Amino acid sequence: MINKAKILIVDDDALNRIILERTLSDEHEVYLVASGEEALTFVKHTQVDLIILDIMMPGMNGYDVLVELKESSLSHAIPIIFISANSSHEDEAKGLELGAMDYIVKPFCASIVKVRVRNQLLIKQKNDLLEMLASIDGLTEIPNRRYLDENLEREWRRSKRNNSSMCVLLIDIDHFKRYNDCYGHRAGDDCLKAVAQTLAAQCERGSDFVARYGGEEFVAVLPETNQQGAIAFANKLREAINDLNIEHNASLNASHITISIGIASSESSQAYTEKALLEEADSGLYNAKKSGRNAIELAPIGTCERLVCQH
Ligand SMILES: Nc1nc2c(ncn2[C@@H]2O[C@H](COP(=O)(O)OP(=O)(O)OP(=O)(O)O)[C@@H](O)[C@H]2O)c(=O)[nH]1
Repeated sequence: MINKAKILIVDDDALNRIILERTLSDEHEVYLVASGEEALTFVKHTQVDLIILDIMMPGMNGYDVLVELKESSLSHAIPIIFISANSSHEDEAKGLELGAMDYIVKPFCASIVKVRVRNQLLIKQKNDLLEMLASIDGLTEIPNRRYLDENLEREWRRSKRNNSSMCVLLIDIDHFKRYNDCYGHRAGDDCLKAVAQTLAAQCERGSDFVARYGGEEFVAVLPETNQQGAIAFANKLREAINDLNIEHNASLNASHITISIGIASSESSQAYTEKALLEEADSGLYNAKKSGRNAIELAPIGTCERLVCQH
């Protein structure tokens, strides 16, 4: 059986919420909230397929809610249909320009709302499939460099706007050239896939993700995370790879596959761009390698290099 699509209705008017729910609940799973602020909280913990968003609401208006939704990697791909008593062409154009997929004027006709919702869900299904195919690394089946570039930039902008801390981890398999040389390229590929899948499986929060950066390097992006949280996550990654216990007799630091990790936190960083933050993580990684591998290092702050963990 095909799952019902999840639709979030955001409207401060209780009667509108009830009418829209009645219109859509026979075909879809419908959730109701009465403000933009509630909608932003809701999408952080519940995945929805489409949002019907009122524009004029006390507190945040619909335009501001849309901008915020588009900034987050959790919600940027959710199609949004504005529903508003504003019937001017300027309002409609503004809504569509901001990224809404459709604009319905109140009072609305229930059967037209149904069809418009159905159309947007169909488009989303196809877009999701294309997006998935274009964002997944063929070998490891985790998000690829393209996904990383897009989402790292988005999360960086969001963290600046919300004044929240974010962290990036640059992760590299230790002595992987020696692994390829010892066990062969095909075994190397299998190892890369196992490591990638294990790293990605450690992400419990919906907004965290691990992507393949290139070769045997991976990046973890941790939005709304401080340095301490990132260190804890990095240790979890390192332990998970140690626990995989993939034999690596050619390694110079262990008898199994290990990883080294550099951490950069926007809290303590001098970086003005997300790329600079990643470069800082690279300095941390360099130091982790230098300190013996299977290690985690914070990006150096000035000349101060801080050892966090080494085995
Ligand atoms: N099998 C396989 N190997 C890859 C792939 N991408 C990169 N590599 C190999 O990964 C190795 C990376 O080697 P180096 O950059 O020298 O690093 P390393 O041997 O891991 O040494 P350290 O990083 O200093 O611990 C190279 O031999 C690459 O050929 C891939 O998709 N499959």
